[in-house]
Amino acid sequence: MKTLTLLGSTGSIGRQTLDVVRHAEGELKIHALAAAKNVKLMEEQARLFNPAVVVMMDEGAVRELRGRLRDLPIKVDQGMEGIINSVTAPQIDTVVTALSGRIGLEPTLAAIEAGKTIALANKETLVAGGDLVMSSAKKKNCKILPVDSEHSAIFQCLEEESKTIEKIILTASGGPFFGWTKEKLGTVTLEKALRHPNWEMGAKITIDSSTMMNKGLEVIEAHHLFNIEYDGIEVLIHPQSVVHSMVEYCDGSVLAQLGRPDMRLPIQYALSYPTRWKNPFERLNLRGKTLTFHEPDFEAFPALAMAYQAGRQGGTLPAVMNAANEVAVSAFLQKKVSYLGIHDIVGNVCSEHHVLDNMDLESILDADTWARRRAEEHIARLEARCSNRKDC
Ligand SMILES: NC(=O)C1=CN([C@@H]2O[C@H](COP(=O)(O)OP(=O)(O)OC[C@H]3O[C@@H](n4cnc5c(N)ncnc54)[C@H](OP(=O)(O)O)[C@@H]3O)[C@@H](O)[C@H]2O)C=CC1
Ligand SMILES: CC(=O)[C@@H](O)[C@H](O)COP(=O)(O)O
Ligand SMILES: [Mn+2]
Repeated sequence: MKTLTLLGSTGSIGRQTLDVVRHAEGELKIHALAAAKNVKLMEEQARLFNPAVVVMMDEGAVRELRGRLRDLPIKVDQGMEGIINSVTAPQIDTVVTALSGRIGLEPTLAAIEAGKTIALANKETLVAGGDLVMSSAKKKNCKILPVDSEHSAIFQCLEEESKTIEKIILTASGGPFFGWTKEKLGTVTLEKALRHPNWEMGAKITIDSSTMMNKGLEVIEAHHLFNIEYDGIEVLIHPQSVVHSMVEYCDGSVLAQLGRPDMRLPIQYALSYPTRWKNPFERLNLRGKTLTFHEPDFEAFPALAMAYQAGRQGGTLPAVMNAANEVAVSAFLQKKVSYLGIHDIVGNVCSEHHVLDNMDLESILDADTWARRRAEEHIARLEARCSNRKDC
């Protein structure tokens, strides 16, 4: 039996991970659950899965949850210290990282330091600190098993001899605005952008999918996970999200992994690896299905090109791009900036940054803090300009 700490249990990946645990019949046990502030759902999860520890980032949430769980022998911890304790606990072997955003970096590094296996959903961690995370994992001989559907697909298509890989083909749904021109993208509303055609996900990743920044982050994630140069990572639009990604070998043979758009499959594989478990989840039925593939439009969706450039340049630039994007997407979700404003903010912050090659944790966090502040300044400027006009 594997014992888990699940970071981000109240989110989309977190809830689906708990569904996998429920179906895994004695294979998986929960030691700790962590989230930010969703006390109501955390109470339900604690009562169902009986963890030893639950952690809430928010101070008020901790107080409320302690009250709600006072009839149970469950420890309620708080903040980053609580999260770090939950991922380094001697009882656990695996940490599922399903927090949203760069906040996942420090717990992932702490878990690696403590020798835990990482089932990694939280792609922003690898975008911000990929070199550091991968070199720490190598030193500690820790496994980082991908949960992201494309990376799980690639992982499942890998053969022993990785030197014979010629390229990775990352598929992308294209999001709700596939085929739209730059002009038409100017009319996007929050409600439209939150409607992903194939996947039900948290708000931040749903917006990233619509701008194609999600695919950009995934290109950087793939570079680190599979140690492949950017020239060997290709993005292909596949609006049906059935082929989750492909690997092309030096003899021209292409291996692909297919499945329904259901994150429980890659989550379960990261937890069952190196074996596979049966489950009752609905199966893929290809009868009558048409699968299509298209070139991405780098002009209408400049986030993808920006991520390739940030990944290629490396150093602190990917961390800066990621941080600016987190702030800009959050502002869009609060209707403070327009859809196209997201790209302007991220682009401006990236071009103002003096890239450092020093990739220790302190440099990454400093760059992240700087980028968040600059992004906030750009948002304030856009808001001020907008408040003086009627057409914003
Ligand atoms: N959803 C999906 O299908 C996929 C997601 N991913 C990646 O997985 C990660 C999670 O995505 P998703 O599940 O969609 O996101 P959600 O927004 O649905 O969930 C995020 C989770 O993280 C918690 N959280 C957020 N901020 C903090 C914080 N500062 N401290 C502690 N906990 C925090 C939230 O708690 P609370 O609810 O209390 O706010 C929630 O439990 C992302 O990195 C995403 O890119 C990758 C592939 C697919
Ligand atoms: C489910 C998953 O892995 C998401 O990252 C998904 O890939 C998002 O869809 P896009 O291909 O539209 O970015
Ligand atoms: Mn993905």
